[in-house]
Amino acid sequence: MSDANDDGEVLEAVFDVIEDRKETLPEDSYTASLFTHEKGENRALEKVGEESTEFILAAKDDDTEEMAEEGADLVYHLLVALSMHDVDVEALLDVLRERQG
Ligand SMILES: N=c1c2ncn([C@@H]3O[C@H](COP(=O)(O)OP(=O)(O)OP(=O)(O)O)[C@@H](O)[C@H]3O)c2ncn1[C@@H]1O[C@H](COP(=O)(O)O)[C@@H](O)[C@H]1O
Repeated sequence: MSDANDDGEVLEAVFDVIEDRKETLPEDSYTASLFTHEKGENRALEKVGEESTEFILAAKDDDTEEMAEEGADLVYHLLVALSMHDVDVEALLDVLRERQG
C-alpha cells in the first residue's frame, strides 16, 4: 500500500486535469462534457448519485473488483462536483489530514 502522500498526489493530479478541462473545454473530453452538459451541474451530481448506488450494489455483492472500479468513478465525479463549486481538492485533503491527527 502506498503512503498518504502518494494518495493525496493522485487526487491532486486528477483534480488538476479536471481544472484544466474546465478551463480549456476540449471537445473530446468527458470531463469537459460535464461542464457543458445541457442539464448543467445536475448531470455531474446525478453521476455522483449513480456511482454511489453502483458502489453500494458492488459492496452488497461482495464484488471487490467492482467496488474499486465504482469507487474510482465515484471519487472522480466527486472531484468534478468540487471543481464546479470552486472548492479545491486541498480543502478535502486537509479535512482528512486533520482527522488523521
Ligand atoms: N478518472 C476519470 C474517470 N472516471 C470515470 N470516468 C468516466 O465517467 C464515465 C462513467 O460513466 P458510466 O460508468 O456511467 O458509463 P457510461 O455509459 O460511459 O456513462 P453514461 O452514458 O451512463 O452516463 C465514463 O465515461 C468514464 O470514462 C472518468 N473520466 C475521466 N477521468 C479522469 O479525467 C481525466 C481527463 O479525462 P477527459 O476529460 O476524458 O479527457 C482522465 O485522464 C482521468 O484521469
